[in-house]
Amino acid sequence: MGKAAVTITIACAAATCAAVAAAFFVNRRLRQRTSWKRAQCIVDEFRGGCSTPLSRLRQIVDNMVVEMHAGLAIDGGSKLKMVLSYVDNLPTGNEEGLFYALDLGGTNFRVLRVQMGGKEKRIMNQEYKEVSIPPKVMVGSNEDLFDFIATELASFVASEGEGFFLLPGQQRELGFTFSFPVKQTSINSGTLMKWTKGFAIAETVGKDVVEELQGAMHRSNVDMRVAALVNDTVGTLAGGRYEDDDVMVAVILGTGSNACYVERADAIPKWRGPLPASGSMVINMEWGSFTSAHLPKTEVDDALDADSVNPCDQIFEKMISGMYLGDIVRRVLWKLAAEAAFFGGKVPSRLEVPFILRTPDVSAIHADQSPDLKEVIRVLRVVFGIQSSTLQMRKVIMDVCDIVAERGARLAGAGIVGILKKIGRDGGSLANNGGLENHSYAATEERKKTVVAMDGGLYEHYPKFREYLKQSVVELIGKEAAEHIELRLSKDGSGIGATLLAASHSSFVAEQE
Ligand SMILES: Nc1ncnc2c1ncn2[C@@H]1O[C@H](COP(=O)(O)OP(=O)(O)O)[C@@H](O)[C@H]1O
Ligand SMILES: O=P(O)(O)OC[C@H]1O[C@@H](O)[C@H](O)[C@@H](O)[C@@H]1O
Repeated sequence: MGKAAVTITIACAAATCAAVAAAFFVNRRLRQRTSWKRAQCIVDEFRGGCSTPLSRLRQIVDNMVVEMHAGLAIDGGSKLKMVLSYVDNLPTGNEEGLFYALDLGGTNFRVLRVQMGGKEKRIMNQEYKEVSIPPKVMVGSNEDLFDFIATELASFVASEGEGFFLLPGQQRELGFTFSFPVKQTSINSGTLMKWTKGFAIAETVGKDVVEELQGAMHRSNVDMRVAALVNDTVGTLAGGRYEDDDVMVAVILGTGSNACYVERADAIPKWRGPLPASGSMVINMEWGSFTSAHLPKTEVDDALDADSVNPCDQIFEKMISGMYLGDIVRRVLWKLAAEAAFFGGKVPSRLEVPFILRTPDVSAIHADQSPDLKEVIRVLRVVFGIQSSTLQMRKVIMDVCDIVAERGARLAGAGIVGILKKIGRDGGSLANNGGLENHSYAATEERKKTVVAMDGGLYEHYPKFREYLKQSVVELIGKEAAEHIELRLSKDGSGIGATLLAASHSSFVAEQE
């Protein structure tokens, strides 16, 4: 081939390469530009699906009240279990002596002891130890779970030191806080209805968890009587009431979520026993299983539910509690990566790992005020191994965290207002939301203060979540009524509460001086 021809060939080849390269980059830019459009569409669609306008929250409040009535009418009358706690006497402050508690939650397990000195001295001394629950214990055998608990208790009792003493004639007794749905059969017995959160030990379902614990304590040579079996919400209520008689409701927003409240005994049709002297009974709602057609549930929630250990169950809990908020955010990021090439053409593999993104990471991102969103950079790198991102991408990620947290918080707020409405403490007779309850305020009655004892690591450690929750309560009941409602952090109230309920249901009666 002549020199000229070779030159022309090379030039054509170069031109072709340039054209192909240009086409590639144009196409990539197009893909990226198309990706941004697709990404925005995914986020907008998710935001719309999660929206909680006041009108929708009001419908959820009314649904919650209806379900509460249905659950109190008959067992199985509602998805809300409305469990009778058999706690008809809350701590008085006169409790005396040394009492222990075990607090089994969804993530942590605590053992504690409290020395109580009666009305004058109240809580004289307390000590606790917290251990994380190994994931394998959550899905292992029934015996291994209770032996794990009893072994920890045995070593804790062995470390009992100065400042803790039994009163003459007193035997060591224990309050057992069990943060799962239990059909209570007495103050210190009850059978596990089902597991929730990350627990899945089939052989425990239907068993009396106090019997299981006493058996394990025997195997670990722990000589102690279980005086009270309580849900952690009930423990939190008792702990709160010990400090303040205005405490009427307790809400946990931790790994899971739940609520309990003080109900009038004559407003519990399914209660067949003698009316308690106190005239009231604490009801453990097990509100995590609440459902309503008005819940803003999205396909992301459906996918999370389908992949969970308890599909089609605990739908409300899966939209609001700490175990799940992080994974909801992950799933949206995964969708962005897969459908909008958000992190480039390849989907980062760790985006597909369930629960790899935890709610503490979400709240850290959400709290980030730095101009270049450093927390997002950190979480992308540490959690997902994603080394590069643009500020625009990080703002989208922050937006997704905000959408998920705001929805969860506002739904929890609606749940709380539902309880307040049920017990006539939402200012209903004076607010503009009609629908008076059977014990709403008479217009002239001095409006009582109502304290809602709040606990759980999500509520305690996520300020923006708390803000959204409190704001939704004000929107729902109005500023004036909200002045009479206090959401008070009652940190680790369930443990103290369990010791107090053990004391108030103790077989030991202090010898009169
Ligand atoms: N910094 C944080 N920000 C947001 N959520 C948090 C934070 N720390 C803990 N959490 C949430 O709180 C949950 C633990 O709640 P906690 O009440 O301490 O234990 P448990 O659920 O076992 O009773 C964790 O699973 C997590 O979802
Ligand atoms: O304290 P945790 O582990 O977050 O538990 C909160 C709630 O979690 C729910 O899953 C349980 O059914 C409730 O009984 C419990 O109160």
